This record gives sequence, structure tokens and C-alpha cells, in this order.
Amino acid sequence: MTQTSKIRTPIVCVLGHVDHGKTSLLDKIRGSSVVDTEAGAITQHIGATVVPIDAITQMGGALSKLTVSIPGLLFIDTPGHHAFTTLRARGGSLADLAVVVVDVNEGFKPQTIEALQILRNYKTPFVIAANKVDRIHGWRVQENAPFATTFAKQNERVQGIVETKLYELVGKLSDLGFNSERYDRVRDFARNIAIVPTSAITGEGIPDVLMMLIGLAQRYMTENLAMSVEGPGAGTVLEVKEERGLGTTLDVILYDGTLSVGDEIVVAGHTQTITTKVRSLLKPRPMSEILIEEKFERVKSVTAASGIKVAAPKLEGVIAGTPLRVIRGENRDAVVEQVMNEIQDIQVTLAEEGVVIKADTIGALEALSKELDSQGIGVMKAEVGPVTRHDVIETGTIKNPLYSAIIAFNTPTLPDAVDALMETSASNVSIFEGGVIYKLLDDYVEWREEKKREMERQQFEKLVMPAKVRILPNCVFRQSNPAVVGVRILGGKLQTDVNLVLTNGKKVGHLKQMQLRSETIHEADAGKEVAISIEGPTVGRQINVDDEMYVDIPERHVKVIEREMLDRLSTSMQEILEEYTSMRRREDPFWGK
Ligand SMILES: Nc1nc2c(ncn2[C@@H]2O[C@H](COP(=O)(O)OP(=O)(O)OP(=O)(O)O)[C@@H](O)[C@H]2O)c(=O)[nH]1
Repeated sequence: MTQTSKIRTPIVCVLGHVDHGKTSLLDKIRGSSVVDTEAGAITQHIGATVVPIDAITQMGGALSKLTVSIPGLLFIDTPGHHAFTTLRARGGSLADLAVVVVDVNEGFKPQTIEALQILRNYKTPFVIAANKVDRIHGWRVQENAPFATTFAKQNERVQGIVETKLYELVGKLSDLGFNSERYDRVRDFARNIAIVPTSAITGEGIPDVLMMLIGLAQRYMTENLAMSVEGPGAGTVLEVKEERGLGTTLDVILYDGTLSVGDEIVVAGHTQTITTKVRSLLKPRPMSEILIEEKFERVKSVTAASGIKVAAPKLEGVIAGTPLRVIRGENRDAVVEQVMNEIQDIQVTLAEEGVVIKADTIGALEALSKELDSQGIGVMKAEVGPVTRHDVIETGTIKNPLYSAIIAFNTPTLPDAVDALMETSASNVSIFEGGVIYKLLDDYVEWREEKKREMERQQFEKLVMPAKVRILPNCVFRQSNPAVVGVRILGGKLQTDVNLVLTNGKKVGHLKQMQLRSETIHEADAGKEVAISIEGPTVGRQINVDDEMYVDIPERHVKVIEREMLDRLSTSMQEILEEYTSMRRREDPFWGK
């Protein structure tokens, strides 16, 4: 094998929109290289699969003439953003490279865009697999062939469709600020994202995806891949799992050094570090030994990069996404401190006003907060762990009702937190739960918009609306206490329980009741003729037949209406408001401004 011991296997994550083919692509990658044992069969790790370099170069994809110095590729078995962000290491993601799968027939979807944003944030190099090319009508399958081979065998029409679809992807990527090209046309991989047409079902294009990943790793990140095989092991906890007969175990991706049975290790809980001793290291049994009852094979020692299960005492309470470090010799204090720093160093900018966010891992919390930030939504509190009663009570104290929400990513709400929602102080709190960031954000934004509309509606209902009336002749039903007269509504919307003024601004009195054909009503539109009772004036003295009156709108109501609600007023109401404010502003030009 063309391997130098100084360079470790790059770690790769597969991301993309639901159903675009992430799992199938991983399955194909795992399946396609098992065949030839001489080439070095793939090995199944815990939570990961290693595809050795010789297996890849033999597939004949693009760049196969490249002199390769990396040992292979380690694929994280769980696809998706969540695994990617959980694998937090050294301030970034543990994944060195990523494949973004996009269904070429469907194009970009919200989770594709989210994946790209996350990769941009983490500065992770990636290739795009434009998947499901075999679904193009008329496609002729060449099982497991490199793209160039299979493309040459397609007819012109199919080739044309492939080109058009790729062109659409290039356009969309450009809108998002990425330069991209079909992989065989890329000259500078540092500037252009390579798009590889693939089929996760027929295996076409897969050799090229693998070669592109190797090319990227070799050219742009060999420095990051340098490691010391003999050094103390460093890894990230992918999952915390109960295993029968073993107790709590950790599935760990080891990215540096060596981890051995008997090693003293430091791992992390919510707030504190845990020091313990490795009791056993476990790998999956090879497929050929499937009949042996034990699920795992015990090993004495592993080197990076690999996926391994660690059994040790005191692992309850360890959280996924946190580091694992081996203590060796004098480095004890430094290592404990580093682990402590990593768990405390949560990269979330907190705002004075904002929502509360919770997630199951630090990486997920950071990814969620970055997405919120990019939409201008503040975060007041960010914590790893389930939604607790305390979270609910605290959210209940948030003054701005638009932020009285808890966004919980991949983490449950505890029963007493649900009970707390019933308490009066927390009755306005909403909890959004889910495992897809963009869906959570959509739900929250939709809720916030509805709440905003509701608040506006309530505010609107409290405002005094403009109206103008004229007292009709022969319709004075009562002179005073209260005066009852017939009026015609000349414009706007007349409501009860408002004050009236004459068109010269003089006060008239309080409109108490309104009737239309002997029926009591509370509002009436322009054009209607109604009887109204007014407390205060006497007909013949303060008011007379044919007098015109406005509803007296308080100055602060005018401010709100003019600034925020003008578009919700009918044309007739707007005209009357204009007349009314001009009357007021004749005396005071700044009235209501
Ligand atoms: N014809 C064709 N079908 C594909 C291809 N890739 C995936 N599929 C099919 O598309 C469906 C979804 O594929 P998955 O691999 O489960 O997609 P995923 O992205 O892992 O989906 P989630 O895990 O649900 O997010 C399955 O029915 C696959 O068989 C492809 O290249 N060609």
C-alpha cells in the first residue's frame, strides 16, 4: 500500500436533503469495495466504514493517476447534518470532508441549502453528488462505471438533459455564493466545487466521488491530516449507548494517536470532566464471523482514524459530541483543562432579547444558533440537554411575546416542563421540537408571524378609527341628556364609545349608543344613516342640524395608525384621517407626529 504512517485517514460525512440518497450512497460505497480482498477490503468500524485507498484507485475514477499518500477514507455511517455537527473537534467539525447529495431531478431543497451553509461555516471542503442520474428517461446503465465511461455511452438527448440539470445546479450554487463546475472541468479545486453526477443505485459516478475526495484531501489538507500514530489518543464521542453486558459505552471516532485498553482517559459530562480507565475496546465482528454470538470483537489497541466502542466505568452522563483524550505521563492537568475548555467554549452569541435554545450536543447547539443568527433571530439562552421546568419558567419571564419560545433540537421535553406550561406565568410559552433545523426555524417563524398578526389585530381593535358624520334635518329625536340625532356617515367607520368634535375642532361630547332601524349596533360604515346618542351637547346650542363632526382620535392613536397600520385602513378611512389630521395640524403642525 502507498501509505505513509504520518498521514491519517480523512473523515468524511454525507449530507443532503431527505430522500435524496445519502443512505443509498453510503451503502453503495460500502458495498462496492468489499469484492476484491486483494485490494484490501473495506473494514467496518463502530459508526464508520473505512474504504482503503487501493480499493478506490482500482475503480478507475477520475484522477486515478494521482500519486496517493493517504491510506483511504473513513465514512461516518450516520448521514446528515446532525452527525456532522455532533462530531465537533478542535473548534470545528471532526469531518475533514463532506459529500453533499442532491437529487439531480429535484434540485436544491431547504436541507441542501442548510448543509451548504453549515459546511461554509465550518470551512469544510466538499463535493456535490448530483444523484439519481439513472432516473433520467432513457438512461443506459453501466453498473459501477466511472462517470466519463457511462456518459460516453448515453445518447445525445440524455447527455443534453444531464448538462442542463448540472447547469441548473451550477446556477443555484452561484446564487448561494459558490463557484462550481462538473468535476472533470474543474481546474482549481480550491476555488470551484466539483459536481459529480452519480447513481447510488447503479454505482455510476461513485468512483469519481471517491477520487475527488482523495484529491481534495491530498491537495488541500494534508497538514490537517498529519498525526502522530504513537501519541496519546484524541477523539470525539459520536454516541453514548447502553450495551448488554457492557453497561454504558461510548462510540468514539479517534482522529489522532493511539487508544489502548488500560489507558486513562478524560471525557466530558454536561459541566464537568470525567476521568476513567478503558476496560475494553470493541470493534464490529467481520461479516464472515456473523455466526459467533458476541456482537463485538475485542481489540487491545487502535490508531487513528478509526471508529471504536469504548467500555469503561463511570461513563453515564457523558454527552455526545464531546472530546475524549488519553492521559499519558505528565500531561494530565493540561488534558483535563483542554477537555474542560472544549465543553465550556460554546460558540453561541447571546442576545439580550431572544429565544431559548436547547440541543443534544454542543455542535448541534452551535449550528442551530448560527442559523437563527443568519435570520436575525436572537438567542437569549443556549444549553445542551433536555427542556426542563426551569427553562419553561425562565422563558415565561421574557417580556417580548414574540420570543417566548423554546427551540429544542433533537432533545426531549421533560414531563415536569410540560406541566409547567400549564402554569399562568408560563402559559404563553411555546416549545418547538424536532430533528431538522430548517423545519424548526420555519415552524418558529410561522408561529411568530401569526403572533405578530394577532398582536396587531388586538392593537388595531383598541384604536379609535376615523369617521365623519353630518346631522340630518328632521331627525332630532331628543334635544339633550343625551342628545339623540340621526346622522349620515360621510366617510370612515363610525364606532360607539368615542368622542366627537366639530370640523373646527370644538368638542361636542361622547357618542354612547348607535341604532340602525331600532337595533343597537356598535359600528357602521360610510354611507349608512344611523341614530346616535351623544352625552354632553344640547341640539340648538353646541350642535345643529347639518353640522359635520369627526370622531376625536387621540393623538397617540394617530401616531400608531399613521406609522404602522395605514395600509389596513380602507380608502374612505384614510381620506377622513387625512382631513382630520389636517384640521388638527392647522393649529399645531407637529400634532400626532
Ligand atoms: N433510481 C435511484 N434511486 C435512488 C438513488 N439514490 C437513492 N435512491 C432511492 O431514493 C430513496 C431515498 O434514498 P435514501 O438513500 O434513503 O435517501 P436519504 O437521503 O438517505 O434519506 P433520509 O435518510 O430519509 O434522509 C430510496 O428509495 C432509494 O432507493 C439513485 O441514485 N437512483
